[in-house]
Amino acid sequence: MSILITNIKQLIQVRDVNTTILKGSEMKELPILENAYIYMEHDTIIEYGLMEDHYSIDAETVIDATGKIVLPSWCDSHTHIVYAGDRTSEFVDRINGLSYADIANKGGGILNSAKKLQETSEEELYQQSVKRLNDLIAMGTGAVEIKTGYGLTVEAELKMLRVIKRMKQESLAIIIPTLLAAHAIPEEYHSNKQEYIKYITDELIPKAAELNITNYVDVFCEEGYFDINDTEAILEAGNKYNLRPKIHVNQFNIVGGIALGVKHNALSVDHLEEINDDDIEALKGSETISVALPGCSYFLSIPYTQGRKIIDAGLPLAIATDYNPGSSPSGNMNFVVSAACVKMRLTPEEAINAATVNGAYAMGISNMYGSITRGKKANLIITKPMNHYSEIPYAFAHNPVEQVIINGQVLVKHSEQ
Ligand SMILES: N=CN[C@@H](CCC(=O)O)C(=O)O
Ligand SMILES: [Zn+2]
Repeated sequence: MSILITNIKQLIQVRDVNTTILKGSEMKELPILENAYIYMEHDTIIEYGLMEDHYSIDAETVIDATGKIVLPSWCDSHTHIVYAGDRTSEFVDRINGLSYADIANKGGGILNSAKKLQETSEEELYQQSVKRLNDLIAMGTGAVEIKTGYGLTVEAELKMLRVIKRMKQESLAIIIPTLLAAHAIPEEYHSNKQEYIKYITDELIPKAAELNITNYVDVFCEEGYFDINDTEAILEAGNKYNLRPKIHVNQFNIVGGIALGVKHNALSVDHLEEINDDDIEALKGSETISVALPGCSYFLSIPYTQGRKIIDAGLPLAIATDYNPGSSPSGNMNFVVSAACVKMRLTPEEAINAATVNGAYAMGISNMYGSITRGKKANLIITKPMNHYSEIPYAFAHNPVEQVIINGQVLVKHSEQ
């Protein structure tokens, strides 16, 4: 199978030298070719260049992209798309004045989702989750991290892992599973949290590792959930099975999760709606990337991560959807790119870098995904006609995606509007 796309108005994120992370001021640069072509064979990018240098290539499929932009598909490095049902009633509770914490304290929130998931069959959970996956692929996402964490029991967590494995086997999108081993404390352990930590470290993590589906472990390190000591015990247990941390930190409170993540060589520290200078210092010189989740800030009306401050400190930044039923029920990376510009003061170039190369880095796959580079995977978005890539974040809440190519296969063609 070979595909040639011709007459591309702007081919975005073209990097002849494979780039796996962009830090600080490097994020300002977004290399583009104007009036370009790209040629792919099977699942691989083979060649690209200017139309004026275009030589005759015999491809099975030729797509004329006159007036359109082509870019790498989005790399969404933080989602919870395997869940059962929804939490629309809590959404209305929040509109009526309850906070996220109020809802959690009365047994809602993550515990509500866990109850629903435990009661849902594996087949039904798969069907609900794969629909969300297909929706986000249609919006331009080609690589996605999916966390467990709504099980809260070994049985239900393993069910989630099996669902993620099936999605990974059956979808063309690349899926990176993460064991969110510690997401909330079940009611029956409220008076004995240590026993639950032991259950996680001694039973859940070993049994999950046995399935050999994931390379990452996550903890919700936050007041009222898992403190620094709990988090460290869980990361150490994960480390015994070579599970690298990708952790939820600094969503509502600063409790030292960033320094802890760096100490344990976390691939990413995610959320960071709250951040101080010590956190920034801790990140410097590390291999840990910060992941901002502007959809969560929007939906919960909490502060946006200070992406500007993180980038200006010379650090790398990724952005992701956090797609989940409680704090961000949207998997639209186009919106996330726009919110990063409007609310976090990233330039369009920085936001697109954060959602492609750096998103791929935050999943450990940036050697093969996230840029237009010879030899990398053929995962692309072809936009609707537009004059400049800045229209992607500018026309917020519009769908800029016309067609998606994943692993060398053309998946979606939206009718032109
Ligand atoms: N903060 C922890 N976990 C999710 C929300 C979970 C939920 O509310 O269901 C998040 O990343 O925002
Ligand atoms: Zn999350």
